[in-house]
Amino acid sequence: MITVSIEKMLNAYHGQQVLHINRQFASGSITKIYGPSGSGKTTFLKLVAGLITPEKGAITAGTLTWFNAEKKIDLPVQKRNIGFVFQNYALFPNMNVRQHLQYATNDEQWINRLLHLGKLDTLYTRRPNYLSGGQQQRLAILRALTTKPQLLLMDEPFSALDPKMKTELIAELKAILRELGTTALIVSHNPQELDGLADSELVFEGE
Ligand SMILES: Nc1ncnc2c1ncn2[C@@H]1O[C@H](COP(=O)(O)OP(=O)(O)OP(=O)(O)O)[C@@H](O)[C@H]1O
Repeated sequence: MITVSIEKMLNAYHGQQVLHINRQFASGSITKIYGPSGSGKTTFLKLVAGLITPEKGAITAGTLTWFNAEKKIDLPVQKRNIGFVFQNYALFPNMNVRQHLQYATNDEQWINRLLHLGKLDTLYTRRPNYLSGGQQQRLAILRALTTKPQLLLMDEPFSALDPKMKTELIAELKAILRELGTTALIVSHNPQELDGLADSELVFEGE
């Protein structure tokens, strides 16, 4: 169970706005997150990851405290056992596909399975510049899974994929997340695209 009870002041265009989140995410659950642009979805993922610090509250993962404002606990992102798929993919320009995955694990069998999942098995020597937008996006998803994370945070992870690729990837991703027992939070502009994947939702309200 991941428990998030936090407050963060957002620097919104029309002055300040407070983001309040009080929510529990069951282990292995997949939650879709949607709401208007600027409502704080990306910021929420970064708060949970430890890339932005909340002003108040606490975040716990099972019995482990990731963040507690009063107790001044703030585990760095590397200690939170998370995978993150950023909107801009954040790939390494000098690394090829396989090296992206080897960077985080030396389990070659797992790497091969991931390459198969993302249909990148034949492209493993390519660097990001020689991959299409959809291939880059698939690589970002595979990289986030290399450490078999307890929590997977994904920001618009399927936006560059064609409908067929999206449907296939979602089906295989669901099986892998279940196998790993990974909890996932997925931001999407189009909540319908997560039908069949997500089992709960978190809706952000606009200003
Ligand atoms: N580190 C930060 N501290 C305070 N406010 C921030 C920080 N980062 C972003 N914000 C503010 O949070 C607000 C929400 O931005 P955010 O990117 O989270 O929205 P979003 O819901 O993901 O939007 P979109 O759907 O367009 O990606 C913006 O007004 C932004 O200025």
